[in-house]
Amino acid sequence: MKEQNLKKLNDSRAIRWGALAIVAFTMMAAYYVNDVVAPLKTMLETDLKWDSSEFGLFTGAYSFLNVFFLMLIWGGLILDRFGIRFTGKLATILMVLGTGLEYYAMTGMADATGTIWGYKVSVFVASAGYSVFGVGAEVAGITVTKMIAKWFRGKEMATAMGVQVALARVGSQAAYAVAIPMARAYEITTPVLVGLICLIGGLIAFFAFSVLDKKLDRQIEAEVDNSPEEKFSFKDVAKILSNPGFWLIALLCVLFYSCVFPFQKFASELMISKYGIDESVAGFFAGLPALGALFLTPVFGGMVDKRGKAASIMMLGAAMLIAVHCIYALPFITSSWIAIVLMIVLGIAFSLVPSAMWPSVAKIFPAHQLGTAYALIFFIQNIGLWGIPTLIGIVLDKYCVVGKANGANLYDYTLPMCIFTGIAVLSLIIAFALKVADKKFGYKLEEANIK
Ligand SMILES: C[C@H](N)C(=O)N[C@@H](CCCCN)C(=O)O
Repeated sequence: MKEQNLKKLNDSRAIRWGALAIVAFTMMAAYYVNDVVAPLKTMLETDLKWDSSEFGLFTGAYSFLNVFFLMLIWGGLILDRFGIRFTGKLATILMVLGTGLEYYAMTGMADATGTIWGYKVSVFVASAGYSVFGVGAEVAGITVTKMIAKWFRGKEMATAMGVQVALARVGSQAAYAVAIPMARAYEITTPVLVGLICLIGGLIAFFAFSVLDKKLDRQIEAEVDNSPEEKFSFKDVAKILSNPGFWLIALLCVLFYSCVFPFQKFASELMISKYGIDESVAGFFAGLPALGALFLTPVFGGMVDKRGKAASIMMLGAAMLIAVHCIYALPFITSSWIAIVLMIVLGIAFSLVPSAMWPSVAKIFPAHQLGTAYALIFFIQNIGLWGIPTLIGIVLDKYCVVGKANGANLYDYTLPMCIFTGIAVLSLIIAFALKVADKKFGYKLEEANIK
């Protein structure tokens, strides 16, 4: 009784938001590293002789270990067994080691002549590093979600989640904006080196957060991570998998994110080759969705909180995605202005769907199943994040080469954009099915969170 009356660390607004700022910095560095190689696609082709299939292999490698070695599932188990501090540090160390390996492969092994399983040594080892990084980044993602639930329960939890995602977008946009200019000014791998340094800063930041978190645990005495809430359990897995809402959200998540993250990885080259946008700013425009989402995700999140309509908003976002990808697919539209406007529209869709989707998960599942549900949804999402870039890379090499300039292939992006359009159509169908299921099963997705 006495302990409950004591002011805890997270009762102070400044301290809990300060704690969030610390871990958000780690995630910002993670999103920077995740995106920083993408704008360099054409330079990788000219300088390091990576073809599109190899670029696709590298991009998809982010999710390889998560999908084929079930790393997100093990990560969820470790998180529940050993807690936020241990898992967060482990995840951040994996990100640092993975990025270190990626950097070493792109610098020290760039001239190596051998192959591993048919891939250049440098591509294979860089992909292995990026894969290790991907495990760390995804496990860090679920760890930070759980951290927010712990520090902000009964307080500004939804806002905190929105702010963390928005700050992560700063990392993405920075990566898209600086990669090409930095690589031109220094070395092609300098942007990766900067990411590695930021991640080491993120690791130090997470150690600093751990001091605060330990203090909070001492104050609340009962170890939050050992409470039955938000534990990963195989019994819950069965319950979650039998819920139709899970499959609809997971499918929408994998389809929607497959049209955004993998598309962005190829978008810099699309901007340059089809729309004639200058190389030095192409990355900035490819990163516009992240920049838009930075401002709009908290705004739309607030709207969903106050007015509801989450299922309708997800449908709207998916419909906008179809329009964007379909217009990018049209071979006769080559105006750079249209390309930029489409990126802005994509940014709006990229804000609408996540701000409605992630809080919907919390409506469909009870609190004690949330951690498990997020880990499973991330797992299914990673299948798309692995498969789609791999597929697009192969399609580009096989069917889309239309010439050569300055040692790099020129590609016609019509077919890849048709593939993205098809996936976006499927995402709209699933979003519609979710709205129907919402009425049938009473998930209350269309209702406001704040009444
Ligand atoms: C890539 C990662 N698995 C992901 O989906 N990230 C989301 C944010 C998820 C937040 C969940 N509380 C994103 O939109 O970046």
